[in-house]
Amino acid sequence: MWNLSPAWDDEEALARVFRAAAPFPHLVFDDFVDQAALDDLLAALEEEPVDDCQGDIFWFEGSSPEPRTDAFRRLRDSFAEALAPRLSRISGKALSRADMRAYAYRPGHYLLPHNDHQQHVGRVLAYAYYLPSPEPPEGGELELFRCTMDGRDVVRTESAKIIAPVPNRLVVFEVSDASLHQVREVMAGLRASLAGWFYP
Ligand SMILES: O=C(O)CCC(=O)C(=O)O
Ligand SMILES: [Fe+2]
Repeated sequence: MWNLSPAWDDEEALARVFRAAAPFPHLVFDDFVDQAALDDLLAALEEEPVDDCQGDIFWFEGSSPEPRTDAFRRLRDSFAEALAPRLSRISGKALSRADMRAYAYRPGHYLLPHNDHQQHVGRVLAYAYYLPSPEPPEGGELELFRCTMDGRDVVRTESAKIIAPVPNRLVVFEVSDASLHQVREVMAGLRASLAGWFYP
């Protein structure tokens, strides 16, 4: 189902791009899956429920951390199976599994700056995959920040890169104390995505 394009063939080149990317290691893949795969993928999402999720730094609709439908569980597992070995070679980090939640960001929804890093949770790489939307979003960009660190503490931040949630785009980045990022507020339309992390 994850019929990866020839862009994935040169893993050494991807590893160089990943390591050199600023403000922290990341990759952006456009046209991640072909149309047939996209249809299957959207079908697998149809029955997976999303709930309103609000917290100190976020407001969005998300599916539960563990898939509730077999179709979504299969989607997550096939994604992990296809991507973990490649991303492991590209990033130089051991990866074996991934989790996955489906998200809908509607007007007023956001996810404020955070780094995804949680002690003892083992998130190694983060990913977000943007889905086609019946109403393409205004806003909702993924913004990456450059952090000046003092040991593990962030002492200064500046905006360094904006990645638009273009349909069929996959973004992968390394999780660390310095991987500060946010989803800017959606002003109109719907930002639909799948996102999660790869683990050792
Ligand atoms: O959807 C995205 O672009 C990133 C999502 C994210 O940062 C997260 O869920 O932690
Ligand atoms: Fe995040």
